[in-house]
Amino acid sequence: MLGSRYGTDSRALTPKLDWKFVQRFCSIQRVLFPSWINQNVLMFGTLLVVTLTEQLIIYQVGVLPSQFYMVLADKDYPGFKNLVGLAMVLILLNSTMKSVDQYICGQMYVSWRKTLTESLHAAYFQGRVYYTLNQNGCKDRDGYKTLLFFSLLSCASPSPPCSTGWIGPVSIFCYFVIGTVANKMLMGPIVTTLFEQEKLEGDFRFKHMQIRVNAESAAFYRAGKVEHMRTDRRLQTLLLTQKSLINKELWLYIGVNTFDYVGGFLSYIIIAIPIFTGVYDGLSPGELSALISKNAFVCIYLINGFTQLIDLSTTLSDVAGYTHRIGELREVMDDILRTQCDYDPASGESYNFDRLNCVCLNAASHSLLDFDIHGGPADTAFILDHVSYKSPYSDQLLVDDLSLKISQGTHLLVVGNTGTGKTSLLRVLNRLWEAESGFVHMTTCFGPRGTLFLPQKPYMTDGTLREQVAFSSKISFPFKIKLDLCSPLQSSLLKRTGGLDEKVDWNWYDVLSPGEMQRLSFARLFYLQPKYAVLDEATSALTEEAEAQLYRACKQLGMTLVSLGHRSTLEKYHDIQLKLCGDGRWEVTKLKGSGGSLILRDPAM
Ligand SMILES: Nc1ncnc2c1ncn2[C@@H]1O[C@H](COP(=O)(O)OP(=O)(O)OP(=O)(O)O)[C@@H](O)[C@H]1O
Repeated sequence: MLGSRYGTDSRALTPKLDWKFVQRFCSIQRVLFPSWINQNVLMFGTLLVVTLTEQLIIYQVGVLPSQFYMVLADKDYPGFKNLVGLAMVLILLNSTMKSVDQYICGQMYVSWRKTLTESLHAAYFQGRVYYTLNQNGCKDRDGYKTLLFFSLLSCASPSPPCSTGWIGPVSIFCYFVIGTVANKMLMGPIVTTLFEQEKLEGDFRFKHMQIRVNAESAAFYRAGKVEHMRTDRRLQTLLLTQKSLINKELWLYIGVNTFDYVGGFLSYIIIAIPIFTGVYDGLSPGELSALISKNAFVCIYLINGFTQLIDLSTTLSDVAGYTHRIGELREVMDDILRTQCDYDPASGESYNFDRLNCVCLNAASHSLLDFDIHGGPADTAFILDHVSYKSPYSDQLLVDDLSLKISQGTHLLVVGNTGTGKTSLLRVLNRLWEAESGFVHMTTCFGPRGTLFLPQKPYMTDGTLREQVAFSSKISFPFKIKLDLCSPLQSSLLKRTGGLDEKVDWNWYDVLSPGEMQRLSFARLFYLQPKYAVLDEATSALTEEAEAQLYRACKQLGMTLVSLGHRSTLEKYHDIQLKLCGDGRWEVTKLKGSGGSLILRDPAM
């Protein structure tokens, strides 16, 4: 599902059955039960009523044998007939209640899964959480299903009257306390290992996904052997942890099973006390048999209730592991969201491609980075004021003290050697990375009719060809498709898909060549028609002829271009060149024949 390097966060190092668990558990409950009148609450309430009724019926069924002893000992034929009728009705009711109980549990599982997953998705896809989280390394997690330990409900059973006086209930209670302490001790190490196992399970699945996504590149390298070895290595680590978990669980199972069986045996000891002390000396053998049967049932029933609580310890250790995983994921996502500056905490919104009108959101106040989307000059997209930035894992500045303004009509080309920070500049402009210092003002909105970024690696979503181009579920612009600007693409793609709106079941990354993906990205650009187009090596897989055609089309549509690239042919489409020279140095030059001006301050001039 979702994930991150958050697993290495100090807060996750020792997941235990502690206060943090209670807090995380409660926060998950708040998601599952957001209000008093809610489908989940209704289902839970119904389940509670059904379970309590079931317990009452079970009690009635349980005392039937003692009544049979009585009528059989007394040779009471009418009483026997009535009892058989009653037994049939009770058994029917009991099986109906049990089935309804299981049915509601199934429904609740689906409903809880939906609620919890949707809430995690909502946080994951808000702002750029999915980017930041994945930048930190991705691991899969699920496990909410074990959260549904409905058996807890059966502990809410009513306590039936016991004929052994106070000795019975008190000894059963003491037994329960001893069992709880012992199981708590056995459960501790399991929670930590289960947590670890979940993380490794995610890593393992991620490895499979990675190979699936990069199957062709891997095949070119004949990487089967290497990947086989690495995948097996991950499997070994996972299996080792699983083995260790099973070993630790062995002691818990021994504890739980011993407790169960001693519990059954304890009931006879409790009944033996009043019998041997002569309390029931005056009873006939028939009455004594009925009483023993009834007392045995009541004791076993009570012990069973407490035993179920103890048995829950195995489930509880699972719940604790999963609760910590889910709770931690939610906390990390909340943290990321809080620090992201285009997220408006008041409205809980960030940019949405489905809102095709240009809506600029006010940036949340951000203490570290003065990154602001505001109404600056109408003809300006970005203002960089003494901006310095570096990559997250290095102390070396990529660009130092850069000041410039990106204005309408002045096309900017960013060049520089590999790794000098060209794409990183776009990351800073797009607020994927934070600048070390300085101010970055984005004076237009992000998206159609504002600024649109075409990343180095084309982004394909799933869906029809029209959805690929429009990049939105609502096609509200008149879809006079601009694919004809990419005509070679248009004919071949339309032939392959069978039409703009034909559903395709392939992965677009697998069936399009890099050049086709770049053309499709341009088709998207022409459809969305932003005022500013930021192109990161967007034509690197195309011929110079195709590049010229696409750049001309962009200019015809009135777009101001910010391009990154290594090709010298790009120069003629731009007015100003920003060259990143490495070690933080940069220089700005006017390109031949251009009249553009965008420099605020250039130390090199
Ligand atoms: N996600 C990332 N996390 C950490 N460091 C990164 C990340 N992406 C890039 N870097 C590092 O930042 C530096 C600048 O990378 P950037 O992608 O900006 O280079 P570039 O100039 O665009 O190179 P190219 O011409 O190859 O595209 C490089 O040293 C790179 O290793």
